Amino acid sequence: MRPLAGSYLPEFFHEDHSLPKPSWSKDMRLLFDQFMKKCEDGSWIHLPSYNYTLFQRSQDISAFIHAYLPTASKLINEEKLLQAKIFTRNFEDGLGFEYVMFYNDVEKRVVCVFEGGPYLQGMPGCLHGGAIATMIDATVGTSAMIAEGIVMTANLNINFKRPVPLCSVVLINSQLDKIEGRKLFISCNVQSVDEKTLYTEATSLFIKLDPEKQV
Ligand SMILES: CCCCCCCCCC(=O)SCCNC(=O)CCNC(=O)[C@H](O)C(C)(C)COP(=O)(O)OP(=O)(O)OC[C@H]1O[C@@H](n2cnc3c(N)ncnc32)[C@H](O)[C@@H]1OP(=O)(O)O
Repeated sequence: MRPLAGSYLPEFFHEDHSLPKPSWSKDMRLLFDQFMKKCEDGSWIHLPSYNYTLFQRSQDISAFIHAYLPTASKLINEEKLLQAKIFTRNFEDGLGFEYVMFYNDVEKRVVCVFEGGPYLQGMPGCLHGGAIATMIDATVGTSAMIAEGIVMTANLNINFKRPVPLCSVVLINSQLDKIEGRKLFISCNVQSVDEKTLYTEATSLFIKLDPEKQV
C-alpha cells in the first residue's frame, strides 16, 4: 500500500487521500482521531489511500492485465490506461467519497469511516445506493486484498435497511469470515456513528485470481 517510488508519477498521485482535509466534518475528524489513537499500540493500522493502483505505471498495468485478465485485455485501450484513476478518488474534496480505512490483523477486520458528499445523492437528502455499494465493495475488497492479494468481487449481496442521510458520517465494518481455497467470504454492515442505526448489511464472495484460469 506504499506509494510507488520514483519520479515517473505526477505529484498528485503521491497525495494520501485518507488524511484529514479541511472539507471533513467534525464527526469524520473525531473518528479519525479515535482510530489513530487505537493505532498507537499496533492493534490497528491506518491504511493510506491514493488515486492510483500499485500497477499504475503503464507497463505494469499492461503486464498485470495480460497475466490475470487476458480476455479483458483484448478490449482495453492501453493509451487510456495512462489516465486511469481509482473511481472513489475522482471527486473534488468534500463532494464525493471521503473515507479512511483502518485494519485490525488479529480480528481480521477493516473499518471504513465514510462521509458521502453532496454529489452522491440518490433520493433527495439520501446517499445513492450505488455509492453505498461502492464503499462496501471497496471496504470488503480491501479486506480481501490484505488477506490474499489479487482478488475480484464475485458476489455482493446487500440489504438496504435504512436510508443513509447525505453528508452524514457512517462506519463500514467488515469482517473476514472464512477462506476456502481461492474463495474469501467477507461480511459487512454500515452503521451510524453512534451505532444506534443499522443502515445496511452485506455479504460478499471474493475470488483470488488464478493466472491459469484465463478469465
Ligand atoms: C486500491 C483500492 C482498491 C479497493 C478494493 C476495490 C475492490 C473492488 C473489487 C471489484 O469491484 S472487482 C470488479 C467486479 N468483479 C468482477 O468484474 C469479476 C467478474 N468475474 C470474474 O472475473 C470471475 O467470475 C471470477 C474471477 C470472480 C471467478 O472466476 P474464476 O474462473 O477464477 O473462478 P471459478 O469459476 O473457477 O470459481 C472458483 C470458485 O468460486 C465459485 N464462484 C465463482 N463465482 C461465484 C459466484 N458469483 N457466486 C458463488 N460462487 C462463485 C465457483 O463455484 C468455484 O467454487 P469451487 O471452487 O467450490 O468449485
